[in-house]
Amino acid sequence: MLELVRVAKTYGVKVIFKDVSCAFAPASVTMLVGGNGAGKSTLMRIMAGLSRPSAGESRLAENARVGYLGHSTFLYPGLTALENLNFWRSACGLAYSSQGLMAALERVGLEAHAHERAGVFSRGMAQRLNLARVLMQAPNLLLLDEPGTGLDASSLALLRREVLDARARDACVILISHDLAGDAPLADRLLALEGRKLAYDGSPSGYLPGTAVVSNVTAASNAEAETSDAVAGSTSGAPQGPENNDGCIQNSGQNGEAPQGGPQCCA
Ligand SMILES: Nc1ncnc2c1ncn2[C@@H]1O[C@H](COP(=O)(O)OP(=O)(O)OP(=O)(O)O)[C@@H](O)[C@H]1O
Repeated sequence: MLELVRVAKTYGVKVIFKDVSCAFAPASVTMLVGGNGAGKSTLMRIMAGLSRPSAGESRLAENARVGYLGHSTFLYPGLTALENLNFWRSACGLAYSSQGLMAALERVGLEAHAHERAGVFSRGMAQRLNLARVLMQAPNLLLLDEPGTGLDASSLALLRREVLDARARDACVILISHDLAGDAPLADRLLALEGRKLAYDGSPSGYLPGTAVVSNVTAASNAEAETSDAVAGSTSGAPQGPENNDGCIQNSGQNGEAPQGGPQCCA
């Protein structure tokens, strides 16, 4: 579904990470962890085609429908919950009836708030609506950047159910989270970004936070990452979507190519 080949990201002379290589299969849940500033969101934006790698390639399967839930909700505060979903339905060319949109709200427990303006929603409610927006696009590559932010216990349970349901529908789910105890049990695999490299790629149960236990990652690639202070600024592959943008891409092509015309469904 998605393959990263020696992906690096630098800002000026600052190396965020380098030499990140891994492949993601359908019907899987991968948890991506690392300390604040380790580069998790940056890497996920590259996966979503919203940021260019400084080196290496991010290759999406031809049939990939990317659903990306980032830090911005991209909800319109002046529109109701239902109107927000209707806007994204229209923007993404989705065939939902008004009953279908209500069902999308019910899915995240917001049906009673369908006609309230998103601008008055609490953070957790806004995050639920954001989740509904992403899920209604039926992505088969679901990229979730700290989706539990602001969610109460029942919303977290709902979110985790959706993650497992997505895997059961053969979707590939990649989840950034700091909640190792709560989210690792969902995952088949855990990746840790530490020390500007992919320090761990293996089973969640084998991961010891902060110790950079190396599993599938080769010692050679780690050693190389450690000794480098800078990465050549060349970009591999065609230009991708805009930096610092969130969204959903229906189909982003192969071999790191840009989605046609940028993200087709921005959110
Ligand atoms: N546009 C940018 N220009 C310069 N530096 C940036 C830019 N975007 C991100 N960074 C830097 O890249 C590093 C990684 O940021 P990123 O948001 O990916 O980290 P993170 O692992 O997701 O952190 P957190 O757990 O705090 O969310 C940080 O040091 C950040 O300051």
